[in-house]
Amino acid sequence: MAPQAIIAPSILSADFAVLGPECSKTVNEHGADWLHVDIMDGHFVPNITFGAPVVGKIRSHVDKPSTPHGKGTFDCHMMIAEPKKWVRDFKKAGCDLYCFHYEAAFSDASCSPEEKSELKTSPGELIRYIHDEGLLAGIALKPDTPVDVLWDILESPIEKEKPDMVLIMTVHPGFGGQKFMASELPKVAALREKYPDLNIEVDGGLGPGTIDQAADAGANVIVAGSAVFGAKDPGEVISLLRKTVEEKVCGK
Ligand SMILES: O=C(CO)[C@H](O)[C@H](O)COP(=O)(O)O
Repeated sequence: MAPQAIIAPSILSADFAVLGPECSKTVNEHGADWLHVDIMDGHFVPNITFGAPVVGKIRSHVDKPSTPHGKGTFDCHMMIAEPKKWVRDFKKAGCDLYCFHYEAAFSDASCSPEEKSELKTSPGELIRYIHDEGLLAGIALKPDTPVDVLWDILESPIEKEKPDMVLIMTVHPGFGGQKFMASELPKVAALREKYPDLNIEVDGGLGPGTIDQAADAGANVIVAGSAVFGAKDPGEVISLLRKTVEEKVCGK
């Protein structure tokens, strides 16, 4: 089955003073499919956003998805050093898809020795843990990480250790409003060639000026922050992004 076009505005560019209503409007009025929720800890990336309590509050403004990938899915992009540690808290808060960074799956920099042995994990084990908690699992790659690290993970003989989505960063993570890195698109194309059905998300610098390149490479889950929240008509931008992906990736 061809992948679906999924437009996931990044709420990093929303007005944080009225985050709940902004999220609800983005899904219910402007037609977004998912909401992309950027969690930054000041360690893994040089910026801090917010944690599970805030996600719990904004979740209550948006209807829960009726299917695993349905409208209103909270796609939490965990730009944090210890991804395993926070799975349960984010589940309780209403996260639907927990997307951790490959580069952080082995990281335990700020743990005590006891915590280190408990939290240290491999990407496959972490994906299984996320699935066992009842969440969808995503794995993200920073621009400097080669796509080759994913082949063994995607070919795992253990179904529960395979991700539901791969996120290819098209900026260095940490801030919204950066310039799109077209140099990352060969990773998307390589993934799409091998996996016609995989959810492949791109994040960073996406908007009307860059969507053609991303869709030509095969991305079907599009994160856009400033292009959506900075637009006069966010609904129009979301529709344009979706139409481009439908035409170029979904064969509609
Ligand atoms: O993960 C992110 C930054 O680390 C953001 O989701 C991303 O950059 C979106 O912002 P914009 O569309 O403005 O580039």
